Amino acid sequence: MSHGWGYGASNGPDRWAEDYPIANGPRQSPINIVSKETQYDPSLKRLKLQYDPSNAKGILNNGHSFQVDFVDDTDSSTLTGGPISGTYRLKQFHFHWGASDERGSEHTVNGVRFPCELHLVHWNTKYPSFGEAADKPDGLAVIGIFLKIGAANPRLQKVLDALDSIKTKGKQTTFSNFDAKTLLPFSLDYWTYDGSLTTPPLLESVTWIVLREPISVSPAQMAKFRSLLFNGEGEAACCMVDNFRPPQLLKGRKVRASFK
Ligand SMILES: NS(=O)(=O)c1ccc2c(c1)[C@H]1CCC[C@H]1[C@@H](c1ccccc1Cl)N2
Ligand SMILES: [Zn+2]
Repeated sequence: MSHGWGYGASNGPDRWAEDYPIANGPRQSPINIVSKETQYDPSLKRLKLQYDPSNAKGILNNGHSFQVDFVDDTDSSTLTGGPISGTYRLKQFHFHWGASDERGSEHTVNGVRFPCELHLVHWNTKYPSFGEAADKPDGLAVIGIFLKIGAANPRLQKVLDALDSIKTKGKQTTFSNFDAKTLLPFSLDYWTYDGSLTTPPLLESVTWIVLREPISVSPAQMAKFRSLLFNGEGEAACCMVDNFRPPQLLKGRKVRASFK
């Protein structure tokens, strides 16, 4: 690709392998989860999420999505239990969504696509930093949560209200006192498998934890996501939509379920 990666015809997922050959690697994400082919694993623990709202730092339009960043210099916002061992710290969360409601998620379930998918990104504290963890096979753990069209979700509103001030690539603003736990659904039942970042550098360092229960989002709230722009200020406007990678080959991987 002559210019940076993206989601367009000239720099989208089908061309990422030109600059990131790992795109054709053995543990790429996302995947289609075929529920009948997953295996219940009674040894899987319950997810334990302990997030400190005061760790929320800022919200940024990174030109691919928007992310809410957290202070991660102590163990005050952590993920433990589930399929992982040790302690992983919350680094950021971000979303992927479609131009219309019939697409947008990265993972799919029995071929079903959701309009949006939330990713909560954590890194393994056995490594000194996110950057050090990002390319290790057990470096990252990402919780994926599907968003399904329904009633407006009040838990999303504070995030969506901040989008007006980060419309274009590179814009950021402070975002404080936010409890990311409020974004979780009631049930923490999950599927888990070994995978990768779903955007370049596509590093095969992610233990994926995909929650079975979606959270709700209203059509008006989806319109807020779609009001963002991929481009920088003063550049030709390009709506930030369809920023998702399609499902990748399983290549023999097993998907385990924490529930029967
Ligand atoms: N969709 S996802 O959940 O699989 C996901 C999770 C974390 C990160 C990414 C994608 C990508 C997104 C932009 C940068 C890159 C990565 C990163 C950030 C800064 C420095 C290095 C790296 Cl690798 N962070
Ligand atoms: Zn993501």
